[in-house]
Amino acid sequence: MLYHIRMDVNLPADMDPEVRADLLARERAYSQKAQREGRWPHLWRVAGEFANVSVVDVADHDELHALLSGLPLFAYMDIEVTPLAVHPNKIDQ
Ligand SMILES: O=C(O)CC1=CCC(=O)O1
Repeated sequence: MLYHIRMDVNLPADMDPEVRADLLARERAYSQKAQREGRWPHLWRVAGEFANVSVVDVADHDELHALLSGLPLFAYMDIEVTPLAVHPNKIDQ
C-alpha cells in the first residue's frame, strides 16, 4: 500500500548540538535503510521548510505505524498521512 506522508520537524531551538547531530544521523541511517529496502521510494525536502513529503510503500497500516514510530525524530515531528488509491485515469498502472 502506498501512503503520502508529510513530516514537519520541530526541534527545540535550545537542543544540545550533539544530541541534535546524533538524532539527525540516526534519522538518516534509519530512512536510508528503509529506502534500500524499497519501503520509502520517495523522500523530498519541502523547499524552504524543515519538512519533507514522502511516499512509502508498506503492507498495511500497522507496518506504516511501525515505520513512522521508529523514526528517531518521531517525537519531534508532526506527521500527516494520506492513503493513496489507484487513479482510474492513470495509463501505466
Ligand atoms: O525531513 C527530515 O529531515 C526528517 C527526515 C525524515 C526521514 C529523513 O531521512 O529525514
